[in-house]
Amino acid sequence: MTDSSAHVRVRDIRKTYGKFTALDGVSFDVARGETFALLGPNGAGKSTLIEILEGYRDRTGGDVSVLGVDPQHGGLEWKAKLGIVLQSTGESGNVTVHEQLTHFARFYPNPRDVDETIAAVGLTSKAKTRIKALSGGQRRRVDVALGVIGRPELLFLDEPTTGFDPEARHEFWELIRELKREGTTILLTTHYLDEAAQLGDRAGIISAGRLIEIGEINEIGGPAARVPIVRWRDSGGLHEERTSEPAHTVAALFARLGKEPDGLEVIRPSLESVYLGLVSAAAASATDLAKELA
Ligand SMILES: Nc1ncnc2c1ncn2[C@@H]1O[C@H](COP(=O)(O)OP(=O)(O)OP(=O)(O)O)[C@@H](O)[C@H]1O
Repeated sequence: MTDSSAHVRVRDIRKTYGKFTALDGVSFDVARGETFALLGPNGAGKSTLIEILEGYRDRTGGDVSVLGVDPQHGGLEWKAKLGIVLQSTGESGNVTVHEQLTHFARFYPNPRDVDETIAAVGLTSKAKTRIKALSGGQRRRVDVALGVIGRPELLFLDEPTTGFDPEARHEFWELIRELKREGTTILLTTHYLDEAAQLGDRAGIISAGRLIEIGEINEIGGPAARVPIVRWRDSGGLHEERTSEPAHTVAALFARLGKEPDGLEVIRPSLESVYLGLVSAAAASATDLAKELA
């Protein structure tokens, strides 16, 4: 995509720490209003990339534009349009949840209502509790509330639901869907592939500092990685057939057996299984290359 109105535009970005290359020529765009999931194994370079986009880290090379501004030169007005939920939090304050959000809301020209924001992250019953007395997952919800209180045009979420219980994760997804409906552009990193599949329009996969795949969530990896499996059981044991026409396979089984096969399932590969295939293929080809060069 080469959309000139893209909210995030990254071209051939490089970042080295001494001799170590953390980002090795990554390029992609995130369109206005899009939710883009950045995926990749531990140490792949996701946080480095996000922190460069947020203006917290300088890049070694390449071009970056975030809301039309180079993050290395972003001023206060630019920062007020960003919402940031960092991977690790320092929030352990002596103030209450309500006080903290009221304090931060004052920094923004058009903040969200504090009580509504507290409700949206499921903390109404803890609004008057000091942050240091909250559980880890509840503190994470405060981080998310602080990230969205300023009604950001672009929201960065770096592993936002780590430590959330399943119910809180589902509530959080609803909040993000609401922000999407309001037109917020979202850049999300997560190790929960179901979260990426639930929320993302597109995903990019980073491995060892390179973008190895990018595409629509439902298409990433290409058709070959997404062929469904029909699984059933009979007296001979468990059977599986990979087929792009699962309905035909099921109909043929039904005709042959005269009844629905036992344990019948049609399994469509999840984003997680497609992701694992792509990441292990990238790691294998990097190992082959290293052997050739040795
Ligand atoms: N300040 C630093 N100095 C040296 N190396 C660093 C520094 N920050 C990050 N790195 C290295 O750069 C690589 C990418 O790190 P980064 O935190 O961006 O990965 P990540 O994809 O966010 O990983 P995770 O999923 O574990 O959060 C890692 O190998 C890391 O050790």
